[in-house]
Amino acid sequence: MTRIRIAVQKSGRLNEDSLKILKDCGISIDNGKDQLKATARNFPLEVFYLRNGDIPQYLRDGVVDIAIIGENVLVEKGSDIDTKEKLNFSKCRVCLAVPKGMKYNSVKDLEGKRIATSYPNTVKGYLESKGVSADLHIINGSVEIAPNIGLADGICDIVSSGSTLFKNNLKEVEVILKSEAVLAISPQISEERIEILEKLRFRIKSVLQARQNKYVLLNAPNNKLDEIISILPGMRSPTVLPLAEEGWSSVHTVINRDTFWEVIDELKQAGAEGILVCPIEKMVL
Ligand SMILES: Nc1ncnc2c1ncn2[C@@H]1O[C@H](COP(=O)(O)OP(=O)(O)OP(=O)(O)O)[C@@H](O)[C@H]1O
Ligand SMILES: O=P(O)(O)OC[C@H]1O[C@H](OP(=O)(O)OP(=O)(O)O)[C@H](O)[C@@H]1O
Ligand SMILES: [Mg+2]
Repeated sequence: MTRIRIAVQKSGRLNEDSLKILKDCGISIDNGKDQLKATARNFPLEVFYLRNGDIPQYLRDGVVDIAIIGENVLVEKGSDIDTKEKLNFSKCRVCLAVPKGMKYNSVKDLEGKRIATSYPNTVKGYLESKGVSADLHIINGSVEIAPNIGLADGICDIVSSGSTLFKNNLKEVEVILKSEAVLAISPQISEERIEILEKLRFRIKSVLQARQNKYVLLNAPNNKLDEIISILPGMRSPTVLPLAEEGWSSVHTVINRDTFWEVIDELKQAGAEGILVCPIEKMVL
């Protein structure tokens, strides 16, 4: 039986959310991650647990067909590799940062400076595009400490909350790129496995849609229904059902997480009562 082979980070920031999205797609994976490889019980899929930084090469060589990986790693090591879905987790940015006390007006101030990073290709490409030449020091971790120990004048690393920069007395000066976890595809994937990939993508899309929305039920007096319905976005138009109590209706709809609280406030003001909000498990459009 043909199975699609997916690479997932063995341990680290992407591991848990990657396995969660597969689980939410209804895929049960048998073995623990102590093994290098695990087989799904109810979907033609095999999981390979790998180091994040090695995944672009595995994709390129066709050892795995697809992978869940940070876009930043593809920019650094896999610009030849295609991506299909943005997965809406592990959001971060790759930034240049310098000591708080350093005078910095533009990227030109980095000319001739020493920059510590784990993302040399990304920094090199960025600085070249700005006509700046700097001296890159490649280190694999704890990059933010480099300026404090005299190893570099500035750094390029991942920033999310900014607290690591803050703790190391650094300031973010340029955002080189924004990143999130994506589904990456091997250039060598076979036709047969593309069919499996399309099934998986269909499920992933339904899960991501569902995560982005809430199912909302509310009660409304009939004379307020028009106003309430005009506030609701909904998939098509809301479902309106009569309540046992005369003159009242129950309204059911779907609201996007991004505008959720604003819409709820408007609904309350328009006379909605007994508002219930439920998570959605899958959403097929
Ligand atoms: N602070 C952060 N906030 C959000 N996402 C992050 C953060 N740090 C890293 N990431 C994302 O998670 C990915 C994995 O990061 P992690 O630190 O777990 O792995 P790594 O040490 O780069 O790789 P390896 O698996 O090779 O050890 C990064 O490539 C990036 O896309
Ligand atoms: O802006 P923040 O929210 O502070 O996050 C940024 C930090 O997170 C990552 O490190 P991680 O914790 O993954 O450690 P690592 O260097 O061992 O990979 C990254 O390399 C930064 O150091
Ligand atoms: Mg890290």
